[in-house]
Amino acid sequence: MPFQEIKLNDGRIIPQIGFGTWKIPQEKTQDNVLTAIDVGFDHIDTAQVYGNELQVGEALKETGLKRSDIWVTTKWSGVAGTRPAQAIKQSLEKLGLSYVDLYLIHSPRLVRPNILQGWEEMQDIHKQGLAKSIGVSNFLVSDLQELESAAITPAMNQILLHPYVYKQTKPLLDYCAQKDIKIEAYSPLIPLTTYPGGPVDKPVYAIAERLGVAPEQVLLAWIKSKGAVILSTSSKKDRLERYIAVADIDLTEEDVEAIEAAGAKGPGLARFRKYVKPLALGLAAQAAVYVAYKCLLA
Ligand SMILES: NC(=O)C1=CN([C@@H]2O[C@H](COP(=O)(O)OP(=O)(O)OC[C@H]3O[C@@H](n4cnc5c(N)ncnc54)[C@H](O)[C@@H]3O)[C@@H](O)[C@H]2O)C=CC1
Ligand SMILES: O=CCc1c[nH]c2ccccc12
Repeated sequence: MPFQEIKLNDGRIIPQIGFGTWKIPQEKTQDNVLTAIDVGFDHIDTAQVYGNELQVGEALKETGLKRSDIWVTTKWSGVAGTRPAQAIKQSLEKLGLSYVDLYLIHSPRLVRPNILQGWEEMQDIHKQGLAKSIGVSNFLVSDLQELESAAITPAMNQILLHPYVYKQTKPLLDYCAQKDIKIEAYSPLIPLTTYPGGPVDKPVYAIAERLGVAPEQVLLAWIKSKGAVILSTSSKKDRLERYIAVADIDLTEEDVEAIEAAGAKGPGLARFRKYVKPLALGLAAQAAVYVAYKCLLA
């Protein structure tokens, strides 16, 4: 099955595979984005904190693509204490755009404990037309529940998704499906990049051999089977071509089940999740404020 047209809850259609720009140095970003577009990507994912929006913008300008032919996502990451209203204007200026397709709160840490208040700032950005769609990233079910009374339901939750975290993430996936919040899967290749030799390798390599494809394509095809948007990256053109070719790779139900059974034997979320839990420093700071407050009262 080719990549699906994924329809968001606001009616807009997002391309199912996107080129991610995290950790790409500024001096390489323009070239890498141009290569990605050259091989067929029409969706670029960046963030305020990646520090390369200017170079993404330069690449977009160089392609001469019509604005409606490319999907651009960026994220409010709270850099230098900015709030969304200020951050989106800075991002648009750097990207050389009048709007982004999707604007995300990069982490729930940025808005806890007043999640709804933070989300209302995103709704204002949507109202002004600076972001056509708005969503969140790294949100847990408990974070999303805080938004159930919001005027706009997030269109997207961009999360860590690969076979080693699938089982524990399933309740979040089910909650999002029920609320029509679509999923973008980041770091889908972790079984190859960070945990090679783990239990998922066996089915992934066996399926890859049977289908005559590369193991990374099997992992991306597994994400595709979940109906999620795939976010991946590479500086190598041949790898990017393989990612795009996942459009033509379909796993059987048995393949999908074998990957998930192996994934459940792996290390799980505690090993891989980074951007969700409160910061240790944040908690320490909160404790210090509490102690100081009690001392003042004493
Ligand atoms: N919202 C968030 O908090 C986060 C968002 N992201 C977004 O998702 C994008 C993709 O995330 P990544 O972790 O970079 O994705 P990923 O898990 O797809 O890893 C990409 C890396 O895998 C390498 N690779 C490909 N095939 C391989 C193979 N056979 N063996 C070994 N290595 C192989 C590539 O060269 C590249 O360096 C990011 O660029 C960013 O845009 C990523 C992390 C967090
Ligand atoms: O998006 C990739 C990971 C990342 C890097 N810096 C931050 C800040 C807040 C959330 C996620 C991330």
